[in-house]
Amino acid sequence: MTKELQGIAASDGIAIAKAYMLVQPDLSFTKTTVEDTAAEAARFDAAIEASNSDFTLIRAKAAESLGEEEAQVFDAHMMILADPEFTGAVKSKIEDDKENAEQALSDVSSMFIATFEAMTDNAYMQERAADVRDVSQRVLSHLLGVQLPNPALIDEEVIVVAHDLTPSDTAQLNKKYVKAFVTDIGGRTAHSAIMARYLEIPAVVGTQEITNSVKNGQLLAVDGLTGKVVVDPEADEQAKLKQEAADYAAQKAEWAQLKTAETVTADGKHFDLAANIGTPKDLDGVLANGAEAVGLYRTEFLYMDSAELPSEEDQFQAYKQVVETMSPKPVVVRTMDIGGDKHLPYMPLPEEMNPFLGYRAIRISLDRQEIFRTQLRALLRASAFGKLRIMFPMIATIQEFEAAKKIFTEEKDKLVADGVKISDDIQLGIMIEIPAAAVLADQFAKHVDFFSIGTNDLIQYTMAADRGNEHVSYLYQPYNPSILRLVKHVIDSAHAEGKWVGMCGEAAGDPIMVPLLLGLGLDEYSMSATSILKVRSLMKKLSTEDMKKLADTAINENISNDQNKALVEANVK
Ligand SMILES: C=C(OP(=O)(O)O)C(=O)O
Ligand SMILES: [Mg+2]
Repeated sequence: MTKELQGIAASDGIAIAKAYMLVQPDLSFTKTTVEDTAAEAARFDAAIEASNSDFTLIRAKAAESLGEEEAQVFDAHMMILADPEFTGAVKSKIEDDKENAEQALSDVSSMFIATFEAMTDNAYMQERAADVRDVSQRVLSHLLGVQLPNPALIDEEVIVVAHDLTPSDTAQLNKKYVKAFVTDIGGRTAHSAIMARYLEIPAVVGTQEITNSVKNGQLLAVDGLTGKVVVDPEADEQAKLKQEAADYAAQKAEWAQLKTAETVTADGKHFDLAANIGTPKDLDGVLANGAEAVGLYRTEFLYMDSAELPSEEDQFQAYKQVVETMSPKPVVVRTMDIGGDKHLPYMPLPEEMNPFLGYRAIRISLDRQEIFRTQLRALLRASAFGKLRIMFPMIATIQEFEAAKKIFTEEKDKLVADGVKISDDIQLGIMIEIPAAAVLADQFAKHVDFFSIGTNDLIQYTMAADRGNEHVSYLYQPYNPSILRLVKHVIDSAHAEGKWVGMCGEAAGDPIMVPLLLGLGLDEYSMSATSILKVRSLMKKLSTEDMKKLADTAINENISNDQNKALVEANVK
């Protein structure tokens, strides 16, 4: 039966395909005593065997679709399955304690995980804890006869349905087959939604109940432009959506003509439209959409895509590729922003009540300096190949910026002393995404070379509304005068010191926000590559003088997000 759900439109585009449920099955079991321990051990062996076949297949598929390097993650998994210390310990428990295989496996893997996690001075061993957890889940699923989802094995066109998708789940999706995704929870600026835009696949998040509304294999239609999802659409509904998809494709073709054009307003002012990227692989999209710079390279994805901390050399290669490909256009690389909703399996972080207010980004970098110094050295070496700018995420105080700058200068001086070629023109800036930094922008502006406003976080911290929580998404208000006033203060403060200001939060590519930002005097707009041509086309129609008046009304007369949205809609056609 047809059912319609309304979620939050998270990534443009329309898709119709079968649902693929990426839902963790129930792996609970009860502890029992077994008499025939030999038969129980044989049942365990069979589960090991079956898990091994799974990993062999997954590894081969991953090598094919994601590359050999990504596939190597699964070698560690297979080594654990083949390790007699691990399997032997489980069998001894079955034999000696007469425990069922499920219980014996769970006891042994908990012990291994605890041992590895305790080795805080050995990062390599700590990383193995996550592998053991993964492997034992898979073996357990075979013991219980339930199937784990295997997104890497998808080989037909599907729409992925999940309660939530972590950024690393999203990174595993193969764009060739995954035509869209839909989740129960999340907001437009959650990282899974941002990843969908990198991948250029339609997405709807925050539907609240999609996982309860659709079964594996049922037909789904997803409209990432409006947030509508239809389960089992009727023929006429399908035809309507196909027409909308065709209209959208035609609109995109029209925008594509602006690919090599400059971004100029109706009154002849030029602005830079830059792209946000997560990996060098995203450069294709950047070039295809005619970006004038990279305004945000989220380097944490390099750390998340790897089985261990990426080496200086690996990082250097990635940064060099981006800087060199874009040269002479500038590239703003942001140092690692791990924490919040972005985790590294090999770097266990403390459990936190409020991860978004916790140990995150520059706070980790200043604390674990060996990681930070490695990243800065890789960046410094890459600077010789183009126009590099570096920015630090989640800066709250001027002392944090000065501490980061001091470490940067120390690493720079060492490399220079070693005769390594580096650029002598690297701008150092900060993300403005914490209200404290926005309020103090006039003081910060004397210390930094530039600002880039991260509205995704700035809005959540200013409104105290989690960016990924659909229950408070009504408070996630980009056009609220409070946000616009902060943005204005940041821009005016930078300009007073002769510094430039960009914005790399999702608001920079939002057609309602762009006219207001133009009026406030923002210099650089950095967005998902897929939004660039749409915004370029919009800017051509706007006059900066008119937008100044609009922004003035938005900040000084209007009192709400909705009023400001209506103001732009009434004045910008
Ligand atoms: C660009 C931003 O950073 P991220 O989305 O990676 O937190 C932001 O907060 O606006
Ligand atoms: Mg942020």
